[in-house]
Amino acid sequence: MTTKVFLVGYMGCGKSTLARKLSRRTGVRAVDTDAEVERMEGASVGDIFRYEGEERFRELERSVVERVAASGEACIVATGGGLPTWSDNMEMLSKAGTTVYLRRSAERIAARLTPYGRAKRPKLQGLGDAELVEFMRRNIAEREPYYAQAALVLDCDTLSDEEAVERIIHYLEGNE
Ligand SMILES: Nc1ncnc2c1ncn2[C@@H]1O[C@H](COP(=O)(O)OP(=O)(O)OP(=O)(O)O)[C@@H](O)[C@H]1O
Ligand SMILES: O=C(O)C1=C[C@@H](O)[C@@H](O)[C@H](O)C1
Ligand SMILES: [Mg+2]
Repeated sequence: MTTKVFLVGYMGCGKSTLARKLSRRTGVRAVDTDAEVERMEGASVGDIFRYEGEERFRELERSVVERVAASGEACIVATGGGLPTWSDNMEMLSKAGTTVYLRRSAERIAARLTPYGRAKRPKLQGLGDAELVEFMRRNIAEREPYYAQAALVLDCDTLSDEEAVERIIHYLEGNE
C-alpha cells in the first residue's frame, strides 16, 4: 500500500479500531488524529473541549491532518468524528489520499459504546439513554453530506471488521 487512507465517519463507528486492524494487515503505520491532538496538548479530548473550547480543538485536529497530508509517508488515518464537517477538511483529505466512509447506524453505534466510551466523547455528554440514539440519528443526518463525499462508502452495519478491511484493500488495489 503506497497511499494515505483516511477513515471518516460518525463518532463510535469504528475508525480507530479499523485503522489498527488495517495497519496490522498491511504493515502501514496507523495515525489517530484524536490521539495526536491529545499528545500535542498533553490533555484529553474531553479536557481540551472543556477548558479550551471546540474551536481550539478543531484548529488542533486541522494542524494534525495538514501535517499528515504534507508528509510523503503512506499511513492509515483514523480521523475524529467531526473533522470532515469543519472548514475544507474533507476536500483536503480527498486531495491527500483515499477517503473511506464507515457508515454505521445510530442504533448500532449506541449498542457498541460503553459508559466510558460515552463519557470520553464530549458531544455525547449529558445525554440519557433515551436521548442518545435520537441525538445521534439527527447529528449523523447533518454530517452525512460531508462523510458521503468519501471515495469509498462502506455500510458497516452489515460487514464484519475483517470484511471491511478486505473491501478497503481491494478498493486500493484497484485504484493504485
Ligand atoms: N468489532 C467491534 N465489535 C463491537 N464493538 C466494537 C468493535 N470495534 C469497536 N467496538 C466498540 O466501539 C467503540 C468505538 O470504536 P472506535 O473507538 O474505533 O470508534 P471511532 O470511530 O474511532 O470513534 P471516535 O470518532 O469517537 O474516535 C469502541 O470503543 C468499542 O467499545
Ligand atoms: O464527532 C465529533 O465531533 C467528535 C468525535 C471524536 O472523534 C473526537 O474528535 C471528539 O470527541 C469530537
Ligand atoms: Mg477514534
